Amino acid sequence: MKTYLVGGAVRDKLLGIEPLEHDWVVVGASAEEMERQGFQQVGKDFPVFLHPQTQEEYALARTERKAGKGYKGFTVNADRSVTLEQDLSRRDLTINAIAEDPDGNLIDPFGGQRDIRQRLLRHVSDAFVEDPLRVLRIARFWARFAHLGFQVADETLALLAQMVASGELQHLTPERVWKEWEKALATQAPDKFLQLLVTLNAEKQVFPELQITQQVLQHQRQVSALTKDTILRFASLFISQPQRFDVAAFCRRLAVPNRYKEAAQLAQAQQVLLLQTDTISSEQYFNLLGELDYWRRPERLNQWLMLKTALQPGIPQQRVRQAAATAATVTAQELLQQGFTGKALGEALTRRRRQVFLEQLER
Ligand SMILES: Nc1ccn([C@@H]2O[C@H](COP(=O)(O)OP(=O)(O)OP(=O)(O)O)[C@@H](O)[C@H]2O)c(=O)n1
Ligand SMILES: [Mg+2]
Repeated sequence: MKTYLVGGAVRDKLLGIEPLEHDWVVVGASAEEMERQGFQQVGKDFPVFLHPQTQEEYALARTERKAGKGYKGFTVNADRSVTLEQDLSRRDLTINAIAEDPDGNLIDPFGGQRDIRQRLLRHVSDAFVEDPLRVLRIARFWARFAHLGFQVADETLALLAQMVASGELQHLTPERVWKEWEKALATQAPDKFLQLLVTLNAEKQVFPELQITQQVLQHQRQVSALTKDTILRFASLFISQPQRFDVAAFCRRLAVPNRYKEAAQLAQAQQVLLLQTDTISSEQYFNLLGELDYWRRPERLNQWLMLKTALQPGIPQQRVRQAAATAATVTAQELLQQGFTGKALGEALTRRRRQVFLEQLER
């Protein structure tokens, strides 16, 4: 039995990047042998194990063939005769198909090192087309490595277009689509992920409701330049969707988590003010606090200010935050003690807060 480091860790080391995780491939072993050594099987459909100490993933070398439609439609062979090269040949990109043995020797049958030097995302073999998720993966890798000069190889681009044309992307589960998208949002250039999908016409199959215009891509770039927060990066895509666009339905369909959905709804609901190029008045800022439900959900002001600053640097972020925080110190409690009740209490609270807010902001 022999163990090799594979995939992203080898690639990242060659790129001079600290690897995020280590994936290993094991040649010449059986599932029983792995379990006897204390490894725990995690994959139901794939022979993947967790190391008893490091918890890193160890996969038996395997071959895969597509047998039917969808994610489950694979037949996997992981018997001990499967070679390292066979395992590497079923992988997506040449730069992801390099193995490193325990002595540090690289096994690179598909020219992964050459493609790292040439900055090319190139598929390993024609079997690439068997997994439609790879269209999203390649878009994500481009978003991740474009700043290092990487491009998608022409022949790979042609293959991706063919995969899109087959209509297979419609069979991807929402969970898998969202997982790739969320990872793409954490890359250097999330706009590149969307841009490649649009170039390939793939977005029509994975999220047809979303309009990905030049303005949307611009907002994605501006917000991504300001923050690594994937929630705000996601939200930025909704600043210029049409008002009739149903954010909640969209997020439900794609199984997007609530914290993303709520930020996206905020962006859409606030599009007039976010896109306003005139200076925002103190009154407008105060009304904004009510619209954001700031008094109960103060973090939403930060989200708004980040989005706005990305689109229009130089707004008085700090002063608005300070003034809002001071206004929030006015409580219903003290007004109750002054004798306000019922409707009058609510009105007095708003009046007092408004007064304090405007004073603070205009000081
Ligand atoms: N649809 C897929 C998923 C994975 N792989 C292979 O499995 C490896 C590990 O997958 P994953 O951890 O998803 O990607 P990494 O390349 O390791 O990137 P990351 O740094 O994001 O983990 C990849 O390098 C690639 O060789 C593949 O060929 N096709
Ligand atoms: Mg990995």
